[in-house]
Amino acid sequence: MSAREAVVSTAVCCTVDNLDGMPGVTVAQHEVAAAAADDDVTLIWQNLTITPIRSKPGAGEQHPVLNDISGTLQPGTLVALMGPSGAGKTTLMSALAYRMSDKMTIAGDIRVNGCPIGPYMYNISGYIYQDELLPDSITVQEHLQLMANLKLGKSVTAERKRAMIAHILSRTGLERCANTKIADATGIGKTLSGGEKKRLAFAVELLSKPKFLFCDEPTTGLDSYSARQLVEMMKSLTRTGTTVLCSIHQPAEKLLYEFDSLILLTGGRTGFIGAPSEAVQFLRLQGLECEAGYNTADFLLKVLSSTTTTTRKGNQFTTGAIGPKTICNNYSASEAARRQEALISVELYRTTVDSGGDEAFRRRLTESRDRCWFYTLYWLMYRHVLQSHRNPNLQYFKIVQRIAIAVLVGLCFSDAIELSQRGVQAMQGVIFLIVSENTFLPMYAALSLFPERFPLFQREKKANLYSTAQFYISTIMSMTPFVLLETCAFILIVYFLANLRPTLLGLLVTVVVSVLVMNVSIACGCFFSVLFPTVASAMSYLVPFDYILMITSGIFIKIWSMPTYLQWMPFISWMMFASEAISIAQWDGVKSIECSNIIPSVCLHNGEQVLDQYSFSRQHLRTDLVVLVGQYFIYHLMAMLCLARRVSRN
Ligand SMILES: Nc1ncnc2c1ncn2[C@@H]1O[C@H](COP(=O)(O)OP(=O)(O)OP(=O)(O)O)[C@@H](O)[C@H]1O
Repeated sequence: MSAREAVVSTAVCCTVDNLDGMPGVTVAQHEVAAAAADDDVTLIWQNLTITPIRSKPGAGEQHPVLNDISGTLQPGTLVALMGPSGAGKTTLMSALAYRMSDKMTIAGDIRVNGCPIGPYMYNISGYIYQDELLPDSITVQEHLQLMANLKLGKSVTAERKRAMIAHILSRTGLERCANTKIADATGIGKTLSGGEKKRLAFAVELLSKPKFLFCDEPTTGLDSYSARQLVEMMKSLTRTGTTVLCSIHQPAEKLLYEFDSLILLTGGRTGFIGAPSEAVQFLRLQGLECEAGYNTADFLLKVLSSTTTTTRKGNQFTTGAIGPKTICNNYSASEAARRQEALISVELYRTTVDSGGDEAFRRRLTESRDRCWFYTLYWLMYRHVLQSHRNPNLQYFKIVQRIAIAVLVGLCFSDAIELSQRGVQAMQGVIFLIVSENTFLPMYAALSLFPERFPLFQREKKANLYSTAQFYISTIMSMTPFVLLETCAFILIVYFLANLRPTLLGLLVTVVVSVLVMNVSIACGCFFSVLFPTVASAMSYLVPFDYILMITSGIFIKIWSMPTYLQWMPFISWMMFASEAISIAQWDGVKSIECSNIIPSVCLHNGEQVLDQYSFSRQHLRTDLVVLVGQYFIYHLMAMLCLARRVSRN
């Protein structure tokens, strides 16, 4: 007998002996043995009360969603969580999995092998949500590869990961669809069925060999055959030591008996915890009999849901005697409840007598996986790039659109750019178009970037797969090559068609500034998209902001002529700095501009006078570039902080 087993058996004896007023409480030998095995983990919850936080300070009193409930999950068991809609199943499951919403307050104790639960639950548990979110446009095999890399990090070799994936694919029956796309944004081509998606979600959780797997209604929407397959997969998982807690609504009769244990919830209280046959027996003792031919699961749900119930005493039927409240009260006084209390006492006792072992266990649980920051970043970028590559239509459309605009602008200005007074106006016009084309389109396009990806990000962040910074930076970096290509194509076409200044420096500065403008605009669009809850609200605030950008572009008004209290505006805008930099590139060093037919006093004779006319100065070029780079980082930083705040509040 190992030291730990000894502690547990002593604890059981002591606990059972000391349970005053609980005669006859017996803890099954297999439960003791299971609790004692070294790698096994037992989860307990005691006097757990979960209450929603008031939405507004003046709002009325909030009723608890879960009210003073206790129970245990024994290692390697398949447990069904059942109860009517709104009973608190999801709430209990997310609390036990340490994935509770911040909008709830939690009182009571939840422990794994005596340790209060904490972020280590992400390392030892998996969670399958009711509404599974999976990335589109990538195949099953690619998704599993990506999740293996995110979950297991570099500590497991690529070869080992491949072998694991092959094994999991065959175990979950997904081999046939390994190369099928999960979903397709274009709606064309073969994608996974609902059942296959649920199996994929299950397969992903198998990668990290969790000690606990929490499945929120995984069989909902599946036909009885697929539901059975899924439950059988869960059952086989328990044989490897994983404890599976699965909320389920209406399992078929046979399927119900596949579960080792049932947790019945109603109105936030426990209706019963024990084997399915014990649950039926418990209700029978209260005169609640499942009619012949009636599905037991339906019967259980019916008695837990109804306010009045028909009970049977011999051949006599009476209505209204037993309701869910009475069932919960009877359960509290039952032997089944005492057995749970005894198992909880065992766990708590173990913590007090085996604090050294507990400490070692705690250390083992909290050990973080060997995940390199850049390795995670790389795989996230890989997924973004893969998704964009698989959705080329939108990208091609954007490129074609940009080229069309570039050709139009270039051709319109092709004869107008010259060293004359007419040319000055045309040049400043084309500069304004270059800057605004690289500002407004990308800024508005970026508005949908994060809202589209937010739900999946939130899930994966909650599962501790990566950080907000990794998600944000990978999203931006995966777009960067495409953004560079698009901007360079645009600017080169305009530059040569419109015959802008034929010097290498002029071209270089114009290209660099355009790329910076495009990136700052995207950064600003990202900031607005994460600052406001919806794309529509972000857009409504962005429109007035556009006016700040245009007014401060330096073309329409001299900044110094604006009221002093508005002279901060150019610093949140980038159009003036960009226009000034490109104007310097085009006009600096131009010695002579033709003045025919113009009154000499209003004629601009050289490049310096043109720059003066717009209050630009050749000395500002470096400052302009630095400000643009600064704005790029500031907008991205603010967007990242807003995103982190938003994800922590959800
Ligand atoms: N954030 C919240 N704020 C307030 N009430 C909440 C919140 N989340 C859940 N609830 C309430 O708690 C109760 C239990 O919700 P929960 O989702 O746990 O039920 P459930 O048993 O899983 O239901 P279903 O079977 O329909 O999924 C419901 O009445 C729900 O409205």
